[in-house]
Amino acid sequence: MLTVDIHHKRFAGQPDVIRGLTFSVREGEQLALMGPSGAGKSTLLNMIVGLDCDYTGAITGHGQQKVTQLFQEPRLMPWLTTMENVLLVADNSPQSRDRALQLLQEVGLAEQASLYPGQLSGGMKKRVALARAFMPAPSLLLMDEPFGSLDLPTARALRALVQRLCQAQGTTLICVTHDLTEAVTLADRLLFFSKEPMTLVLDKDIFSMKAKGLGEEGIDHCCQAILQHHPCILRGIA
Ligand SMILES: Nc1ncnc2c1ncn2[C@@H]1O[C@H](COP(=O)(O)OP(=O)(O)OP(=O)(O)O)[C@@H](O)[C@H]1O
Repeated sequence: MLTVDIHHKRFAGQPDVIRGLTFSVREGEQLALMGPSGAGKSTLLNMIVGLDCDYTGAITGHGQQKVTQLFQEPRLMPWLTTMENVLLVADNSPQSRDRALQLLQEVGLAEQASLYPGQLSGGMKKRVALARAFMPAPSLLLMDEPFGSLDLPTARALRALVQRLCQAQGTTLICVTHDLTEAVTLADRLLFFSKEPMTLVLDKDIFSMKAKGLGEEGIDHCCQAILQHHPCILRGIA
């Protein structure tokens, strides 16, 4: 269980960015974080991953976890091949190479293993970054608007892939997104924040809605129902 209990977070000379923010995430749960631009969602991810420790309060339960992060930009090393980029976070043992190849197969890039990032499309680079994020078999994966810049079919395919890999590996997912469809597709639970300072305004469990098995139409239906009951989401992300 990961528990976030932030009393205050502020940058030097600024008012509080985050105040009185408390929530927990169960192991293997998939969480989407939503809220207005500039609210503090990326700041919160930095705090969860331990890059930013300058706050009052505590974030507990992530100490023993294997945490990886997937950013908006794929952040590949241009001088390394696809395979070498995936192996960046592992040793070069035969077992690691087997696992990297298996993950490249999962993301549909086994045949591109020896190509360099400059030879790949934007969607392919994201898939390499995804394979690399799953390489250490993370118990916690943090994603910050990972598919925002992609066309709809590519984004849809990558979301399905993330879901499949998280479920297969029991990975807990915390994903920042502005896209309600993405949130509903990926997550069991939506947290919606206000800004200045960032506080939690809605904690919506959609697991039971999704347990019935949602197709694309079902996802749209679910989004409409959420917006109808919680118009604050629409106001916040519009
Ligand atoms: N290193 C920093 N120094 C000073 N202020 C910062 C720093 N990083 C972020 N901020 C400020 O903190 C606030 C929250 O920023 P953050 O990037 O966390 O928001 P966000 O919710 O992720 O926004 P978006 O959805 O647009 O990506 C903003 O007002 C931003 O200007």
